[in-house]
Amino acid sequence: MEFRSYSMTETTLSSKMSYSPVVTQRAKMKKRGNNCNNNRPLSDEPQLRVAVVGDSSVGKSALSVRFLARRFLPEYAPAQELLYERQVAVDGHLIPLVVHDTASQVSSPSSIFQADGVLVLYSITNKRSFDTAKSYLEIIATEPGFHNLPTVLVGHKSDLQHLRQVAYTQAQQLAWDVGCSFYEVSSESGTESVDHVFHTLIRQVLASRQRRKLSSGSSKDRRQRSNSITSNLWRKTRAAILEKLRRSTL
Ligand SMILES: Nc1nc2c(ncn2[C@@H]2O[C@H](COP(=O)(O)OP(=O)(O)OP(=O)(O)O)[C@@H](O)[C@H]2O)c(=O)[nH]1
Repeated sequence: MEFRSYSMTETTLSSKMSYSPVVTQRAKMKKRGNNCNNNRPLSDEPQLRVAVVGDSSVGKSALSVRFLARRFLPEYAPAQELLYERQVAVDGHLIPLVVHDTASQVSSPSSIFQADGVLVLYSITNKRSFDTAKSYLEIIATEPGFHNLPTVLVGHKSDLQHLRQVAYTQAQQLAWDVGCSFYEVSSESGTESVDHVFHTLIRQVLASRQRRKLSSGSSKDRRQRSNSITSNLWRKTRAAILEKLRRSTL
């Protein structure tokens, strides 16, 4: 997995990064290892890790890059897992954020275990990707290891209304059923709606941390808590996730 640290200004970032072809450019980025703890913390606020998950080609990379670099990725190049790091300002607070752009093969459910919050993406133009998103949400809602994990369902590519296969109300109902937020956005159309999605999730994570602090007096983050899950539960959950996702993509 590649790791990128973006503690630079957006202008510098945008001008330094060209995304075509994506994989070639990604390979040129400086490798920093896959352990976030190797890097200097960017502020006093604990690092906040967001996993972006979903079916192949739903726009996980496009959404991440739109948010972090204010650019749109027009081309499709299946990618390996990537970690991006940068500080973002939300409600006047600087948050050290790590965005985990996961691989489409759903090879790493551990990405969710390591996350403080999850963006579950589907494309409004692809019914199958909605079914996969549904599987993710069901797992997050039912598996004990993910209890109360802040999650946002994202119907992506909302600019492609003429190709729509998933009704807005259908996704809204799903989000209601599992108790998460839901937005339809387009990375192609601009930054505003994408910013809103990330900011909503970040706010939910911060609120959840606050609640945990109040209820337990502990400031341990989700990653630390996930480490306390017994290995048996971990193996069972991981197997269940892989099986459900495998079934949903057959
Ligand atoms: N019209 C439109 N196209 C989009 C949007 N977001 C992404 N795309 C396109 O969809 C294709 C796939 O986007 P990616 O970001 O590579 O998708 P991904 O989910 O990271 O794909 P994998 O790496 O296979 O997991 C690319 O051609 C993007 O340009 C969007 O909001 N609108």
